[in-house]
Amino acid sequence: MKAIEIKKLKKSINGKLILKEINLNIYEGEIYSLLGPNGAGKTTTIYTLLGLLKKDDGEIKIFGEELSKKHFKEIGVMFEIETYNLEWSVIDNLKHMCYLFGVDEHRIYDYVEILDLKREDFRKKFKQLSKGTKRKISLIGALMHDPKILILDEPTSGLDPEIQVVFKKLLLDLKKRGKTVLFVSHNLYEVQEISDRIGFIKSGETIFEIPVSEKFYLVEGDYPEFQTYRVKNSKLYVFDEKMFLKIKPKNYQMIEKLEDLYVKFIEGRVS
Ligand SMILES: Nc1ncnc2c1ncn2[C@@H]1O[C@H](COP(=O)(O)OP(=O)(O)OP(=O)(O)O)[C@@H](O)[C@H]1O
Repeated sequence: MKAIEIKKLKKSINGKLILKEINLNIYEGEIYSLLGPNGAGKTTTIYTLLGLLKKDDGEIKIFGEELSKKHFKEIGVMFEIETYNLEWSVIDNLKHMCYLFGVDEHRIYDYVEILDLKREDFRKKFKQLSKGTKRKISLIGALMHDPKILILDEPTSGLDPEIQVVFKKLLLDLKKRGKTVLFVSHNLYEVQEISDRIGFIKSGETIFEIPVSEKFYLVEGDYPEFQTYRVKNSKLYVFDEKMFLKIKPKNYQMIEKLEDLYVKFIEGRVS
């Protein structure tokens, strides 16, 4: 079942078309990474998906149903910007979240160990925490109500690798428990090893959605029997975890690694 489905989503802000056509299919229980260069529209997609921005057109479905207030408790979000009160203590911020979501306060400490946090951090003012600890607390806030879907917008951007490792471990743990994770990033290398699939957007358009696979091979000819993925103006053929990209009729491009495909689109060598 699809946990999140976005079809032909359009959004303009101040007369500027930001999302031209976003299509995303995120299946229950997978870690899906939404990638794209700076300004591609990733955050705008997330805000619109959550109903924080009103869509102009298109469909947004959560577990097969039109997005509504009832989904509030099914989704946990960690925004790119800190949304906590800087002057309040960490514990007061998290208690406030417990109140909003109607959850027991003991849940605040569920992830202390896996996130390698210290109890004394909870008594500090939010503004006194290091950037990495702030991110960890924000993640606790997103998880306390035990949501089915976790959305993370650039959660570890600018942090040291140790925190990235801690976050990855936690995400894999959540996946084991059947949770769905939507991880927004502009860095393929950060997400590649934990993602089941990636979606790539650029200039407000979905370019492709593909499973993460190590090997890409060039194969001549047309192969309608293979599984195909729509890649803008082209097709990606997949057979037995091997992938190759058809650029034009009778013109196939050798793609050895997912990185190569990604870089081609980032650099505009394929459009
Ligand atoms: N409120 C706004 N008013 C005008 N333009 C906006 C507004 N919000 C976003 N934009 C523009 O929309 C485009 C997409 O922005 P968005 O933040 O969604 O991209 P992004 O892919 O998340 O980028 P990044 O990786 O840098 O966070 C950018 O060109 C941005 O300048």
